[in-house]
Order: sequence, then structure tokens, then C-alpha cells
Amino acid sequence: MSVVFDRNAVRSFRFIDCDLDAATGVARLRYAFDDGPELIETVTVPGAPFELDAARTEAATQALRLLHLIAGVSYYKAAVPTDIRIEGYAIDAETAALLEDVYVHGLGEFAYRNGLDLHGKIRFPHDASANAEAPALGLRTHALVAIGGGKDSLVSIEALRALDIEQTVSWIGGSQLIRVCAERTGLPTLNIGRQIAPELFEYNRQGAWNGHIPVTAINSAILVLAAVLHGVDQVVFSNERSASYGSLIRDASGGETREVNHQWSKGWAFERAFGDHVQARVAADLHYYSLLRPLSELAVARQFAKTDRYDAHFSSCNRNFHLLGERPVNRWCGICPKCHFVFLALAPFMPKPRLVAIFGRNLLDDASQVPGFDALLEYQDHKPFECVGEGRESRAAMAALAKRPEWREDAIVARFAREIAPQLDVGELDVAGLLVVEDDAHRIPGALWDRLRAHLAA
Ligand SMILES: CC(=O)N[C@H]1[C@@H](OP(=O)(O)OP(=O)(O)OC[C@H]2O[C@@H](n3ccc(=O)[nH]c3=O)[C@H](O)[C@@H]2O)O[C@H](CO)[C@@H](O)[C@@H]1O[C@H](C)C(=O)N[C@@H](C)C(=O)N[C@@H](CCC(=O)O)C(=O)O
Ligand SMILES: Nc1ncnc2c1ncn2[C@@H]1O[C@H](COP(=O)(O)OP(=O)(O)OP(=O)(O)O)[C@@H](O)[C@H]1O
Repeated sequence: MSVVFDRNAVRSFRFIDCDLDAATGVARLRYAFDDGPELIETVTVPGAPFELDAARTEAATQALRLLHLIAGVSYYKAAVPTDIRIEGYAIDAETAALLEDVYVHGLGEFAYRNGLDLHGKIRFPHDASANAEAPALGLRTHALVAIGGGKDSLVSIEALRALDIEQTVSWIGGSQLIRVCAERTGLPTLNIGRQIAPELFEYNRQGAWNGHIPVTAINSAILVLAAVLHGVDQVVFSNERSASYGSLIRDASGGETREVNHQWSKGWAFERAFGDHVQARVAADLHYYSLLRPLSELAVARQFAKTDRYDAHFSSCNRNFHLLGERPVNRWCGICPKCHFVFLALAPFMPKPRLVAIFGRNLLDDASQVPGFDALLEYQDHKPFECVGEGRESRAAMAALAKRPEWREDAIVARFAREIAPQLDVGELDVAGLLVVEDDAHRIPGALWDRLRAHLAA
């Protein structure tokens, strides 16, 4: 590929246009920097041809544009120019505000790691007139449930199964691990194809800015488009309450402490803004929500431990999910923050031999992993930039293990009891308090919530 990319020479990022072929289910999202080559991402929704009436066609157009605008973050980040152009259509001020949030907060970790400050610097051009409110489409009652191969989505899937809600287990990309988990559910499946414009990998090699992007926002927009094409009324994610809390970072200058959330697009602020936007601008009867929002990570782990159906198949280790690059040999690398956290979070709720069999080793009896666990505990370090629970959850789980004969002599647990626990307030180490189902902030439809609450609390 003979493209030359110099991030410092870029002046503008262009959202050229997007199109969808209802006969094949292929969507094309087109972007460019200045007059450079078109960067074309494709998304393929199985189930075509899609027969769409006028109202569904309009909803599909709105969903496609929303996806075009959100997925642009992968390319925009390569140069982060201040000049952003939208060429194929216009957006209103409310849509622009949503996008500014997604780009600024969703690129928060990216900006922090690259020493960039994006606050107030990302502005989406908008047309003054607001778009019309979207009508209800008469969508059928059915959930597209996002599956990521880890414990969280499996908890949602089992909860919906227990409540007899019709669901299709849905994922984006070619992960074999996710496919195996999806098939293990025994439920209908939908595997959506996504091809990133290959030029981006070349730009990365030539020194493009690179770093974390809000991938859950992209996956959410893809599934909203798929829901419209399939005529179903729910897109269900599995983002827990803990995802709304970031890492507290001290400024390099030693001054201000601020929050940078690696999982911003898994948090409540994104869910609320995006879900409201979908109902207002795509379809009034399309519900986007996270089924696990009322739960902490520990409460999700407790639910997961109730069945061993997925023990030999699931993995939360993100090393499994690279488009390019290495994968762990046995699904769990055992040394990353997610492996550390999931091991710790499951330990209070599972027999020890079962947990050790899942991971193939006992991570809590390996003294070389002390720094990794310290970061989870927010002890002499900040919470890692990963999808892990709050520090107080890790501390409470560790304190619970320190009281159990089968765990308390393991190297990391014993060291916690000896060196860290004495510095902590005992009142803040209570696991039970972190298992409470909170119903103040979620978008779960009312009729479902009434039944779900009892299931999640059991
Ligand atoms: C698997 C992973 O962690 N990937 C991150 C990693 O990417 P890497 O370069 O090591 O390899 P690839 O994943 O193969 O990606 C190659 C390049 O492609 C670009 N890219 C990829 C996907 C995408 O949607 N947009 C992209 O622009 C990117 O330039 C890659 O370098 O490091 C990257 C740079 O820090 C990360 O961007 C990759 O993260 C993926 C987008 C990813 O899917 N990560 C999830 C495992 C993840 O982090 N999930 C979060 C959800 C947080 C949220 O707010 O959504 C979580 O579990 O907490
Ligand atoms: N490839 C994917 N396609 C569709 N949805 C995905 C994909 N990867 C992750 N998700 C969804 O994004 C959300 C966040 O992913 P996350 O990795 O935290 O969850 P998980 O894989 O279910 O569980 P765990 O936290 O144990 O890894 C979940 O709702 C998950 O289902």
C-alpha cells in the first residue's frame, strides 16, 4: 500500500458519506484526511435482503449516519485535527453535542497517554435546524444481546433466558472465542462483519497517533443499525455500574487530580445519552440499555458463578481480541489487569478448585503479581486502564478471602492481610454492601425491570 501519512501535515478530517445496500446488508462508511485516499470501513449485517418500508428506511438512514459519525473516531484519532467536516448530510446541535462527548471522553485515555488535551478542541459542525422526532416503527419484541466472550454478557443472556425473553446472541467481528461462547448458549446467533479501512494500519506504522478508542460506542451503533434492519425493539449490553468510574490520575505537573475512564462508553453517561438519542432520532420504540447497570462487578461475578456452563469456553482477557497480534495460549494470559480482576472477583463466589481449573493456575499465590493486584486495590498506584471493578470492590473481595482458610495463606492474600488491610477502614471492606441491586440509574424497560430485579437479587 503506497500511502504516505504525516499526522502533523493533516488539516482536516472529512466524514465523506455512508451508504447501505439493503439487498446485501453491506454498509460502507467513508472518511478521509484532507484530499488523501478514502478510508472505507465496511459493516455487514447478515439476514439480507432486508425489505424496508418508508419509515424503516428512514430509521435505517438515521442509524447508519449515527454509526458513520461514531465509527469515525478510529480514523479521526490518527491525526486529531481541529477542522472536522461532514459532507454527505447535515447534523443538528444535539447530535453534535453527543458526538463531542463521545470523542472527547471516549478518547480520554488516548489523550492522556499521548499528552494531548482535547477538551474544547473537538467541534462537530451542525446545521441550526433540529431533526424531526423519530416515530415508533412497530418493532417486534425481541432482544439483540451483545456478547463479548466474557462473563458479563453471559450473565445477561442467562437472565433473559430465565425470564423467557426472546433473544438473538449477537457479536461483531471474527473472534472464534466469542463464536464458541455464542454457540454454547444454544440460542439463535447473529455475527456481524466489520472491516476497518486497511490504510489505518499503514498510517499506524507511519506514526499516526494511536491509543484506546470507545469501542463499545461503535459496537452499540452497529447493533442499533442491525436492530432496525431486523425489525426488533431491544439492543442489550452488559455494562455494570462499576464501568462508570474511571481512574484518578494526578497531573504530570503534580497538581490537579482528574478522572480518566478507559471504559467511558461502557458507563452510564454514554448509555443515557446514546439511548435517548436513538429513541429520539432513530425509532421511538427501539430500546438501548445495559441489563447489568444496576450491578457492581462483584454482583455480576456472583451471578456468573451460579452456572458452570461456560467455564471451559469464556474469557475476559482482552488479549484474545486483537485484530492483529498475539493471543494467550489458554484463553487467560494470567498477567493482565483483567485476568487479575476476574480471578479476584470470582474467588469469593466459587469453590477454589473450580476457579483454579478455569485459569489453569492460582493467580493469588504468585508473589510476582503483587504490583498488578496493588493497582487493582489502588494501593501505591492508580486503577489500571482496563475494564476492571472499582478499587473498593477489589479491596472488599481481598478482605473476604483473607478470612477464608482455603485462601488466606496464598501469597497475595497473606500480604494484603499483613501490609494493606491494617491501613483500611474495616467498614469499607464489606462485600455484602457492594452486592446491592441499585435501581436509580438504568434504562431497562419498566415491565422487564419488575421481573429482572428479583432475578438479579436472588
Ligand atoms: C484487543 C485490544 O485490546 N486492542 C487494543 C490495542 O490494539 P492493537 O494495536 O494491539 O491491536 P488490534 O486490536 O488488532 O487493533 C489494531 C489497530 O486497529 C485500530 N483499531 C482497532 C479497532 C477499532 O475499533 N478501532 C481502531 O482504531 C487501532 O489503531 C489498533 O492499534 O491497542 C489499541 C491502541 O491502544 C486499542 O485501540 C485496541 O482496542 C480495541 C479497539 C479493542 O477492541 N479493545 C477492547 C478489548 C477494549 O478495550 N474494550 C474496552 C471497552 C471500553 C470502551 O469504552 O468501549 C474494555 O474492555 O474495557
Ligand atoms: N465483539 C463484540 N461484539 C458485540 N458486543 C461486544 C463485543 N465485545 C464486547 N461486546 C460487548 O461490550 C460490552 C463490554 O464488553 P466486556 O468485554 O466488558 O464484556 P464481556 O465480554 O461480556 O465480559 P467481561 O467483562 O468478563 O470481559 C458487553 O456488553 C459485551 O457484550
